[in-house]
Amino acid sequence: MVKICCIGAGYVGGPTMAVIALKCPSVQVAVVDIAQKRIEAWNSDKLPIYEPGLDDVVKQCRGKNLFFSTEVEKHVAEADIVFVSVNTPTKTTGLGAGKAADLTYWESAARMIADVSKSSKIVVEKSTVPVKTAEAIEKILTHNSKGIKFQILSNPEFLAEGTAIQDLFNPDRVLIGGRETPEGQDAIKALKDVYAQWVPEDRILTTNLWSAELSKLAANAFLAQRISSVNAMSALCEATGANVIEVSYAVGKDTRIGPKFLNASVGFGGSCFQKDILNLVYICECNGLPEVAEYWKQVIKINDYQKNRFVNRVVASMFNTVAKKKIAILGFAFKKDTGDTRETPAIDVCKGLLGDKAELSIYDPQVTEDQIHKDLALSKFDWDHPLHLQPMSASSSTEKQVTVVGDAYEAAKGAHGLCIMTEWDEFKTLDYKKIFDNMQKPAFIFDGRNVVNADELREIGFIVFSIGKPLDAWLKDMPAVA
Ligand SMILES: NC(=O)c1ccc[n+]([C@@H]2O[C@H](COP(=O)([O-])OP(=O)(O)OC[C@H]3O[C@@H](n4cnc5c(N)ncnc54)[C@H](O)[C@@H]3O)[C@@H](O)[C@H]2O)c1
Ligand SMILES: O=c1ccn([C@@H]2O[C@H](COP(=O)(O)OP(=O)(O)O[C@H]3O[C@H](CO)[C@@H](O)[C@H](O)[C@H]3O)[C@@H](O)[C@H]2O)c(=O)[nH]1
Repeated sequence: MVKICCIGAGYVGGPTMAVIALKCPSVQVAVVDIAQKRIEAWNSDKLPIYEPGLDDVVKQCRGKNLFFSTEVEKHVAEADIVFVSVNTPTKTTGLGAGKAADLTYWESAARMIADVSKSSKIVVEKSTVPVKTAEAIEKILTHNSKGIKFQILSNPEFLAEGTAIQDLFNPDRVLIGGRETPEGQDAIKALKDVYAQWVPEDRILTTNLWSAELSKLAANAFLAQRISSVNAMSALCEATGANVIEVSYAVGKDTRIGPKFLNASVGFGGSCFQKDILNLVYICECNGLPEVAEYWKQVIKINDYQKNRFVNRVVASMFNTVAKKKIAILGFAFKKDTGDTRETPAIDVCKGLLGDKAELSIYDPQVTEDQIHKDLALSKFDWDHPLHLQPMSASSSTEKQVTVVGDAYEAAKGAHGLCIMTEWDEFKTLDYKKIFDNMQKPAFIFDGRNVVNADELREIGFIVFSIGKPLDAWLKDMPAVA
């Protein structure tokens, strides 16, 4: 029986391994982590992450061929294939701070693998890493290996949160990069055999190591670039009276461009896009390619601009101050169908409004009160560390300005304005008349996800701002940007 161990029981390790276990009953899968609480949650009825379909998959295999454990070394020692899916945060200090990937967790995992291994292993990079990381990992493993053979593969993960199970069941492609030696090719084949249990052969791509590592960063850069492109257009739409929904539909109809990933928004969030592009920018700079670095940096700059622009719209519309005004925040997760808040644009928007002394009442169907307070207190990039190693710096003044409530109506009660930060389906069907009746007047809605019908809301009496759509008369001639 092939034994797989995955180091890191997070958003990637958990769902990916659960699907491998489901699709490959003859493979034994152990997912290990240093975060005890996370492992306890994986072994409980309330999994540590919310992902549609995940509960079902886990229930089918847990205790049969899928195990979650804190016995990291034991399971690594027993495994034939070791996936490494640990955090790869952006460095906050030292060389490359603010851009380069921090490989501390990866390096410690590699050293531990070398330490405890008594048999040959395939080590698979599942985390997103800078190009050439495999070379560094290979050196760590071979210099510490006591004669044991390791083959390194790059097998980046392309799942998106909220659709992870669907993406894993039916991936556009599985990418496996390895050494172009006979041993490297054997390792590629061994991993390919695992995926081939359910992924059609023509969707399993094999490449050299560096192509696989770089393809992951490139794919995220291309995806994020589409969003920044449509968001840049949204600002121009607001300035000219064009409607970004119509523009992106017309643009996406071109089969060379395609319709996906062209939704204008308050900005992209999530644990990957910003981090991976910063990492790409750093790699370009290190390789003497400043123009290429500058090109990709713009994707982040437009994303920051879009979030600032949104805050400025809110403040400018409400007589240039939100001090002591209650603002309802609907949605805090970085997208719908996940409870994940990593790099959610809601954090930047809330921080911007808090900076202008607003009082926030926040509702999200999947994000806990604790998480929201923690997110608003954490410094940039500090979220991407194992839970017990995250710095805690809760600011009491922020806590006083923020309440977290159990539904949208409560959030909006007595509020001057309402900001939609996540496209949860339930926000499309709220009783906005009831919300209007309970708000201060004039009552404002700022739709950062284009989920509400602005015309209907205007009929109720709201002043409405929707990203990239023709402006309400109230908002014309007001400054849109800093
Ligand atoms: N979240 C996504 O949608 C996604 C998609 C594709 C790729 N990725 C990449 O995958 C990697 C993991 O992302 P994630 O979202 O799963 O992160 P995560 O924070 O949810 O999970 C990482 C886990 O690794 C554990 N860990 C860290 N060091 C460890 C060690 N030495 N031994 C054992 N466990 C250790 C942490 O405790 C944590 O539970 C990152 O490189 C990320 O960029 C993420
Ligand atoms: O048209 C769009 C599409 C997305 N978004 C936003 O972009 C962010 C990222 O969304 P999405 O890509 O769907 O979610 P992630 O889970 O971050 O997945 C991305 O990042 C993962 C981690 O690397 C990759 O594996 C996935 O392929 C890649 O889609 C979210 O805030 C979305 O709201 C938009 O604003 N407009």
